[in-house]
Amino acid sequence: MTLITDIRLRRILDSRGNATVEADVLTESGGFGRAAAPSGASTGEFEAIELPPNEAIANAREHAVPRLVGEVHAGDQRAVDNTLRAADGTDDFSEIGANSAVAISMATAKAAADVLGAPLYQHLGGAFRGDNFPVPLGNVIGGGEHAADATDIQEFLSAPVGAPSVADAVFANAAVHQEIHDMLIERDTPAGKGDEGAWAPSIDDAEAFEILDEATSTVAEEVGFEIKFGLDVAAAEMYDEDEGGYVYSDQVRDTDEQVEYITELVEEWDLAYVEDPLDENDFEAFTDLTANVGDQTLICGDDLFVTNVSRLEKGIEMDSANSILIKPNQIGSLTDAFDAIELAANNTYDVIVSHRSGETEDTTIAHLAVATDADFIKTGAVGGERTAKLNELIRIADDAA
Ligand SMILES: O=C(O)[C@@H](CO)OP(=O)(O)O
Ligand SMILES: [Mg+2]
Repeated sequence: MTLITDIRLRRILDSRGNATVEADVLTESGGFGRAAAPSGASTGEFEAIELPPNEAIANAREHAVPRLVGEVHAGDQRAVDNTLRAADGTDDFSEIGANSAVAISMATAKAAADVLGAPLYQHLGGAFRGDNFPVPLGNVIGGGEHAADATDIQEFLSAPVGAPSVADAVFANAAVHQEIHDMLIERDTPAGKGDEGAWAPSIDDAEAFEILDEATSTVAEEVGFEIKFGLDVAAAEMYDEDEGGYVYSDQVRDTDEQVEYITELVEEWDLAYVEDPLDENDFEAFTDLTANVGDQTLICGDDLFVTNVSRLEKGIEMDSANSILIKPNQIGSLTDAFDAIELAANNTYDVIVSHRSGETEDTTIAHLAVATDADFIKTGAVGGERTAKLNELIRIADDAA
């Protein structure tokens, strides 16, 4: 029924105006699925390889499409993804491109769901899916690789941990985003937006903490539930061995100082979440930080783990973190992403499903987060390519109720 009969690949635009790969998958009984690959700016050194879209499309047409069409059933996701791996023949999808691979993988899942007449989250999660919904982390102030002349820390994230529903949480993050806009105007600090729609004012990190603290408190009072906040430090982008450590606008912190600094920030601001506080090669320093504050906050590996089961195994063994960011395009297929989620959940790691800074209207990650009972989803606060996922989450919650 779900035998794949056609796969079409094309270049479409992403939110930064770059080309990315979109896949259409058709099945024998008329199932149809469409998905597009996102793209990172602060990419981890150990991520699967994104090829220039033209190349990724040509190579996938040559190597992967003939092995899938008429051969594999869309309903058997593991077989589809294993076929993609076999067609590629490398460890990091550098032959057909992780962008082609993930687009085909996600489009296939959607085609299978279409055949079943089920929403994607139901197809992926099955009958025994939990009934939790992820808390959205909303990027509201940002800099780093996502905006020039703004904060050193890449993302300041609103975390509405007390929200009674997904919709309340989504609207709370948007309200924090608006509140920050008003505060910046009051302070005479005009700001454009970074790649993910977060305000990118020319302020230092200390001021961003103050603003976010005030904005989340103001909105929390209005909505009547707790809103904490967190960070994606994206520290691998700051780390420069030749400079002696983590390069901030006003100083360089060596590794011990960085561990101490983040420990202080967690305590001072009662942070709910800290992603990539240290370099992607430094599992040991992650372990030190997790020992300091892992009982008070989430220490999350993004560039550290790159959604990769082997890297996660190492982190679990070393107690390097207590949560993992899941980005399907970092590893190249839904099966790999599911395996990483399962390993994390079995080891009491929290799971955060995430967008990339370059996105499309694709909503697969909203379904993936619900299907896998993820604790959080990080997919921005505003902007069409972000609200596509947030609005889909609201619809899923409505549908599942
Ligand atoms: O670092 C991150 O977590 C992501 C998404 O916020 O950014 P990018 O897609 O640029 O890697
Ligand atoms: Mg990150």
